[in-house]
Amino acid sequence: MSTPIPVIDVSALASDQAADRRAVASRIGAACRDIGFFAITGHGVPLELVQGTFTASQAFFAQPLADKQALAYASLSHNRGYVGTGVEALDEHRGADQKEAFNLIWTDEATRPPNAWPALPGWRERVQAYFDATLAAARRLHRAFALDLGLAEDFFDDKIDRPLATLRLLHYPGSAVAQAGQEDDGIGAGAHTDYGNVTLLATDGVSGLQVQGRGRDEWIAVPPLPGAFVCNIGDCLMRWTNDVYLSTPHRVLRPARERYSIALFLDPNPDALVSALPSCVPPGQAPRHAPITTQAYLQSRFDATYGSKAG
Ligand SMILES: O=C(O)CCC(=O)C(=O)O
Ligand SMILES: [Fe+2]
Repeated sequence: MSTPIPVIDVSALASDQAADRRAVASRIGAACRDIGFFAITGHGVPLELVQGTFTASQAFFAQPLADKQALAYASLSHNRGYVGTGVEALDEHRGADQKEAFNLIWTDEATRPPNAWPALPGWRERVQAYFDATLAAARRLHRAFALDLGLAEDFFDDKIDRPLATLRLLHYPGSAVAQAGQEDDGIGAGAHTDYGNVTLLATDGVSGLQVQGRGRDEWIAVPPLPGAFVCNIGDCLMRWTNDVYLSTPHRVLRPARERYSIALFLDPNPDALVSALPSCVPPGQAPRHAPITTQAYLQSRFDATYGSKAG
């Protein structure tokens, strides 16, 4: 199946030749200005680590509900912990999402609390290694964004060094209705845009993710791309670029077979000021959005998604 989502080999971002880095950056930038989604290969995260993290995710969700609820999101702070099936509604108009999730955060364990870990042998080491590796890949993408936006290559470095980053393991139960070949009008994850700067998504080979370009009607299915991460721009970076980069609505349909995915959300440091980049504001025009800190912006988004139901 062909896909309008470009697949970009980003290995040259590690090159010591500036021209090579620039060439990749402009391919990434073109995707960010158009569909807001692209897939990356050559990202430096070993396939065994990705596969091992899917195995860890399956082991987590296979636990008895009481063990998962012991780490409940509602009992913790700072966007950590387990969210049960039917609790979130990413699209408030469509009802609850048929998925369960487990969140870990970036933490220095001083200014932010430690993560809550399940008591599964070797689990923490493996999943933390995946978090570290995907975060490094997401930071390298920010160097490409900076090059493409005409900024110093390290412009974002000190704005994402204490990030509000979240690693989210996701599990969508299989739908008996979809399995019987009928359309299941339930939703795995309601249509939404992501909140932060960039998301790196690994999927397990079961399709379900769909993307709707801004101003376009149709939903485009994102095929599973083994070994690649699906990347998308979030609302913070869209705002920062004065809407030059696009954060694009996407959703997950209820899959016939159960589906696992793993999302790394890189949202900037809480005190990073998201203020229109001068290179993105046409001469003589005012920026489209007022400056806001990442913390204030994200809080308003989480409040809307969870309402009073988190648990
Ligand atoms: O599971 C997926 O494929 C996408 C999940 C997603 O969009 C999200 O959690 O923000
Ligand atoms: Fe998303």
